[in-house]
Amino acid sequence: MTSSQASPPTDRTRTPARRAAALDAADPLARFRDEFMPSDDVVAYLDGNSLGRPTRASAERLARFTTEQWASRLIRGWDESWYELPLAIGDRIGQTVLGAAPGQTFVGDSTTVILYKLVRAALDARPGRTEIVVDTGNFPTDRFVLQGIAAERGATLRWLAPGPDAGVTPDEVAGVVGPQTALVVLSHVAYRSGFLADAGTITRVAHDAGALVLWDLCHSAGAVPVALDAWDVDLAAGCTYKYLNGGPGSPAFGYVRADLQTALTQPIQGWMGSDAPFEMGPEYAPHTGVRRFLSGTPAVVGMLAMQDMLDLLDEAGNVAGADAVRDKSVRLTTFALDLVDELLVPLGVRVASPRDPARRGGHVTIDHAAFERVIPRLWAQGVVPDFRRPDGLRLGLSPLSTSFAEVQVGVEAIRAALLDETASA
Ligand SMILES: Cc1ncc(COP(=O)(O)O)c(C=O)c1O
Ligand SMILES: Nc1ccccc1C(=O)C[C@H](N)C(=O)O
Repeated sequence: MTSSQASPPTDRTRTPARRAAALDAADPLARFRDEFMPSDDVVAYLDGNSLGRPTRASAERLARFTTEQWASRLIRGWDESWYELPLAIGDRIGQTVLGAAPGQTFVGDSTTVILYKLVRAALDARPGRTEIVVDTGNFPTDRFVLQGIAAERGATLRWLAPGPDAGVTPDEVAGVVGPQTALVVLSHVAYRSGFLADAGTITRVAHDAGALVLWDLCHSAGAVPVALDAWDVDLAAGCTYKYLNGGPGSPAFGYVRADLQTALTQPIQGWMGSDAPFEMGPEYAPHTGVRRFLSGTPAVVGMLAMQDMLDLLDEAGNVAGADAVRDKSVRLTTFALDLVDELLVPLGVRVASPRDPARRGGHVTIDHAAFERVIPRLWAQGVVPDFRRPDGLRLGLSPLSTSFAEVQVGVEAIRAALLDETASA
């Protein structure tokens, strides 16, 4: 979708509710909303990028798993399918949302732990290079993991400050990488601003300097197009509980480009990543494939639900076209910004996300000093965005489950709460 298609002139002669209804009526993905479990008291769920809603299929799959798999197969389940699950689902994630050929993606620990393992491995694979490039706007866990590794390994962090769009550009990366750079670690979609980085170009810039690159895809996977193989990305990690609807604490995925795998040694060498776990041998030998990035027993129950969202994403692509999910995402964020401009900017709200849809991921952040006081009021009435310090409300719009009506109800509720709050202040 081009930016001109994404931003038709707003027709403010119709009420926001009528505009939302028209957008929902024209939405080729509208029917997918029925595939998710309803919530009794929520009228506008705007936090799909912290925790996606459960699919109906997952509710059934989880119940079925207990009786048909766990209770009946017991330990035999490992031989029959569970052992392969981290790589089988990894391949599905790779194929459906990452643009990754099989054999490069695994489901493992939390994003935090996968980041640790991959960053350590990357640093050791670039001996003599001691700098890691990261931006100050990156998610806390990325910054904290890197700070820990820098202290542990005597590496230096080269901090980039996000530019005017609250994100990092290829030129800014080009300005800091050099023969000292081991690794560049950035988020593809920035957790606060929603800035969508030019991952292909930045990867090339890092490679031109001889550095490796690791993309945090937490806010991308399932919402924006990702093409890891085509971009020649080295390493990536991302959450599955956001736009992949894996449920609270579902394990993260990691990606390691095929030709790099045997050159990398990950630091948490456990039996499940070893060459022959059930040999119970005296010494660790890493598996030759992407399995080497696993450590301990995989969280099988945690991996169940994401499969249903991957099914829905595949189906959405089949029925509405490969670009349908991104198109809906852009229409949702564009509509949200139109309403923010109309209803909230006059109250002093500032837009903290990129205006250009080509540089924007699946969420929109708006700032106002009163938002910290407004958020409990919104949650109590079933309008659920989230709050990000110091003064941001983040609207996370999940393409298959969020309606335009939810966006409209949400923005109008924010306006009412803000008017109330500022009147009583
Ligand atoms: C960009 C980013 N990285 C990492 C994480 C979290 O990682 P973990 O699942 O390990 O808490 C989040 C959100 O929680 C995130 O937004
Ligand atoms: N994992 C969580 C647990 C509790 C509350 C929020 C989260 C989030 O995922 C926050 C999200 N990563 C963010 O971009 O702010």
